[in-house]
Amino acid sequence: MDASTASLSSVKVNVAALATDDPDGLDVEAQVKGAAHGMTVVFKEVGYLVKNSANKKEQLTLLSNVTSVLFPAEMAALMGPSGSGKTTLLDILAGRKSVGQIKGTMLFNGSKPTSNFLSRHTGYVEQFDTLIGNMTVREMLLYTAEMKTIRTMPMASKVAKVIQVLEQLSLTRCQDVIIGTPLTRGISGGQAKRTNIGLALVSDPRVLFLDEPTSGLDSFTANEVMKVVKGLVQNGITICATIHSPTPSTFRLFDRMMMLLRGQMVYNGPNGPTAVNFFQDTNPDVPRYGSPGVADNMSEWIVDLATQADRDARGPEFAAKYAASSLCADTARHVDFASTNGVSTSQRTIDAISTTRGTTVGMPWAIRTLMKYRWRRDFTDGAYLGPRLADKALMGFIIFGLYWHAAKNPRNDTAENIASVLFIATVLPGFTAAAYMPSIVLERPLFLRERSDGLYHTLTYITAKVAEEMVIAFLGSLIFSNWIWWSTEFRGSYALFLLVHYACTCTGIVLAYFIAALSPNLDVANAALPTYVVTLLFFVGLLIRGSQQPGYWHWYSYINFLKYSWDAHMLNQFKGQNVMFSGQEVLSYFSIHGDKWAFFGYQTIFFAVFFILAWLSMRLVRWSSR
Ligand SMILES: Nc1ncnc2c1ncn2[C@@H]1O[C@H](COP(=O)(O)OP(=O)(O)OP(=O)(O)O)[C@@H](O)[C@H]1O
Repeated sequence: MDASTASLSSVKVNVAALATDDPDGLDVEAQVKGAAHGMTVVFKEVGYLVKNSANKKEQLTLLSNVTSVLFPAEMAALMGPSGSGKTTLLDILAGRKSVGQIKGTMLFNGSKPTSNFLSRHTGYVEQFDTLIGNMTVREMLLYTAEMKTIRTMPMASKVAKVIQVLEQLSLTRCQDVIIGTPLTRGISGGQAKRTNIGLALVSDPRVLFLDEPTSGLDSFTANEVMKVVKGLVQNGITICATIHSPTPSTFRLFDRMMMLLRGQMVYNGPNGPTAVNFFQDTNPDVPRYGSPGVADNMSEWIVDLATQADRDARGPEFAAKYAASSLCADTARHVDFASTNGVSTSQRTIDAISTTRGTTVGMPWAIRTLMKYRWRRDFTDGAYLGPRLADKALMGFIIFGLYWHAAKNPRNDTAENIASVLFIATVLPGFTAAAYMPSIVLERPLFLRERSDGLYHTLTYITAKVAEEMVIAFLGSLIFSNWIWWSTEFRGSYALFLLVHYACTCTGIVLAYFIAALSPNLDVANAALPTYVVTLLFFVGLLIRGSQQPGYWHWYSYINFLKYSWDAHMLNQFKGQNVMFSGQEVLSYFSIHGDKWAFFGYQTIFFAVFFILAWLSMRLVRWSSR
């Protein structure tokens, strides 16, 4: 039996196996192992239209009438020249398209997939690695395993799964090496690629999509990696991988091949000789396989043929020939069968399809896992701590030198200095909030990938991140408040001083997150935050007193969180001290009235409002137009 016949028969076996699945829920898993874990994925007449990013008035058709079926226990190759629409199709099947118009039908075991189902039960290895630079390979896999496997699974089983994946992907040697960033050397590009694949493997998906899993790998490693992936079909998993130029041995691992040319299907059928014969029979003009001067292995010959056909703009011609072929008719029959009869109706599948949760673990467990893996690394990372603490130390040092004992005996001639240092203490958290924005903007690809992978919801992510920042901010506030409180010898309540400064810093954090979430990139965020904070400075009450501000600007003071902070500090300092300034009692001069603790309370409202705005922005504003 040659490779093509073997592949064809494997398709038939799968179809037959699917047909035996008992509609009444009888457990036939032992007989149809493949169908029990994997799923039949049907896509029928799929089209995709999108606005041309270079000219928004133009509508591009990137896919048209793409029809096929992926079977459990089978690894299908999605091939085609660069730009033929492979990633686009994979994105559509995995529910990752956020723009454009999708046409046609997609069915997973006969049902339309929800985004919750796709997040939880399918794996997607993206073309570009999105890993956490300051984690080791092992930590990255364990972190994902804890997020993507059920919470009640014993930790020992999760660790065992990670060890197995590390071994399978030959990552054991570098398991304790930091992943690294473009600026900090860590694991190699090939190891990063394999780690990325490992993330999908530890979650045990029922359908696995891989986009160019071998790009950037040497041919030996590429083959090893694809052998590992192929090994998963023994568990019945359904696999589809885009692959650009496979080596002959990698090519042989695939059970079936789909070929796209300019967004149209030009071949769907067995891998190997059947494909070569099909292209030669339907296109007598192409160089014959095996003739002198042409590629001497099938994969290269097919890739060369497709690339040349693409260059000669023969996509529609090839698509028409395929549409008229018996292979296309076979595909149509398989698609019809798999859409109706040949689907698993086991309870497990019904539960998976109808899941109402997009994540495997709940919010508390996800936050705990984020804390466990990410906090530990961040809290020992100088690059993380530096920008968050250094500014407080520097400002504390300058205030220490400039305002030594300034508030010891508040007098008429020192009142201005005290008001000024309180003003600096107030506005500092507004400006230093810039330090919190890079982690949101630069981490966006990771966040989007992990959210699409069903690791967490946006609220979980932002809650864990804000909580992490708040821990460091408390440390910073404690250092800063202590330093300047005792060196200037402020009056009033130390607790209030600390709490107001801390609340103001925390509001700065969520404000920074909000602006970062609204900004397409770091440049915009870095320009927007200080601009906004400067507008607030005018309305704190020091640069221009409230009583002297034009009436039509008063509203802005009410929504200025820095004003409440300064007012609370001023009340804490001067209430009952009877210090005069320019002939008036200081607080009256600056029109500050009310209860200092109430102003602290208003601060916390601003924190809540900016937190909600940041959460909604991260949830709703789509900066990735894929
Ligand atoms: N919004 C868009 N505007 C214009 N062209 C787009 C847009 N989105 C995708 N394309 C184009 O659609 C085509 C298909 O892209 P896709 O990434 O699916 O190709 P591919 O086959 O995966 O290529 P590669 O092998 O190089 O990754 C490409 O030519 C791409 O430039």
